[in-house]
Amino acid sequence: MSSTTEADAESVLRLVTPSLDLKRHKGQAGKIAVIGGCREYTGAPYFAAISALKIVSSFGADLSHVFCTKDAAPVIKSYSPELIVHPVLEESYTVSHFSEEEKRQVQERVVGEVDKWMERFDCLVIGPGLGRDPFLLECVSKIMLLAKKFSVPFVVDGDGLFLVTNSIDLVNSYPLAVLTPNVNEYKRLVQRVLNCEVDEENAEDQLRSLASQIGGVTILRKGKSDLISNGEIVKSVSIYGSPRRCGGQGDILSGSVAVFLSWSQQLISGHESLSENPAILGCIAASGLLRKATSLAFTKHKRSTLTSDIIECLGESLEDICPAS
Ligand SMILES: NC(=O)C1=CN([C@@H]2O[C@H](COP(=O)(O)OP(=O)(O)OC[C@H]3O[C@@H](n4cnc5c(N)ncnc54)[C@H](OP(=O)(O)O)[C@@H]3O)[C@@H](O)[C@H]2O)[C@@H](O)CC1
Ligand SMILES: Nc1ncnc2c1ncn2[C@@H]1O[C@H](COP(=O)(O)OP(=O)(O)OP(=O)(O)O)[C@@H](O)[C@H]1O
Ligand SMILES: [Mg+2]
Repeated sequence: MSSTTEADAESVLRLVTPSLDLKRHKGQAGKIAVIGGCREYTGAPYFAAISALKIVSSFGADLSHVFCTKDAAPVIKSYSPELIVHPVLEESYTVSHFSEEEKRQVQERVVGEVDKWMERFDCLVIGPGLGRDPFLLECVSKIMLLAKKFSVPFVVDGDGLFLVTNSIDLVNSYPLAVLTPNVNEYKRLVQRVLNCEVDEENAEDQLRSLASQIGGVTILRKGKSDLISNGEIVKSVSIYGSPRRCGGQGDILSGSVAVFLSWSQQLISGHESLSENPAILGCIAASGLLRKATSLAFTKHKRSTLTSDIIECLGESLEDICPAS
């Protein structure tokens, strides 16, 4: 039987958000990297990375990186000089005239570029605006293996979910993986892993089975209520957001989950008495904050609310819940 409980997202936000500390230095409140951005999509990785940066920088210390293709990099840099952008990913068209051996060397170089930084990251966001190019996705599979080797948590979203749905072993039984599917991405995951269709009548039980079947990864199923499960418990976040859906809201969420997951991990590793699951706490906090910010942005901008307006409201919404002083 289903036993979902509505999470107290504001209490979780207050629990996991670190207090402002003037002694912190740059990068100490979190170093996040987004793997995404290709010829078609530059908005999604920007939204994820800048959201992460806005949240961590509200605590005085910050770093947010983007690893994308060469075409996407100047565009993303031009949106914000604050992001650290690495133009390292390659798509099939750039290697189409290469031999198999040369292609292997390109992949090795791409993975090597990420490897140099991997140990410094608190969390990755894999997938916003990644596209579905097979050569690029093969490199990203190797980046996921590398993250697992260093026990770096990762949030898989957008086209990262397309990759993972077709190669579930990439995340299977990795407790530091969080999947954030939207309605289409969830449908594909259920079909592939559970071999059936989405069952709205038993949504919580089905989500729990899905997470359990993937070895206890955490899944945040986005929708009217966000449902979160690690295969054992199911939590929901239903705070009112807004009636407006704009492309990019999910990207804000994936960047935010990365920050709150790393903060939750830090908190729990310093307090043996806390038995909560950091991935679940990270999802609850991120979902709660996004919904608050969406509601505030809608109050200000009504029907013309855009993703960038919601991002502008992240700081104020967090401040309302966890005042800096
Ligand atoms: N401003 C930006 O830069 C933003 C960019 N964004 C980025 O867009 C990417 C896709 O994300 P999304 O949310 O549109 O995907 P989703 O709901 O699964 O699919 C919707 C429909 O489209 C189709 N389809 C998708 N890709 C396809 C492909 N390559 N080739 C063919 N079909 C494809 C898909 O078909 P199906 O998978 O069902 O076959 C379904 O019918 C992802 O990287 C995301 O991060 C967003 O974050 C928003 C802001
Ligand atoms: N019907 C809904 N009612 C209220 N909130 C919703 C609804 N659907 C989605 N949301 C919220 O909007 C946020 C983004 O979810 P959405 O399903 O739009 O993601 P997405 O399709 O991946 O977005 P993106 O355009 O960034 O790829 C989530 O926090 C989710 O809770
Ligand atoms: Mg999305």
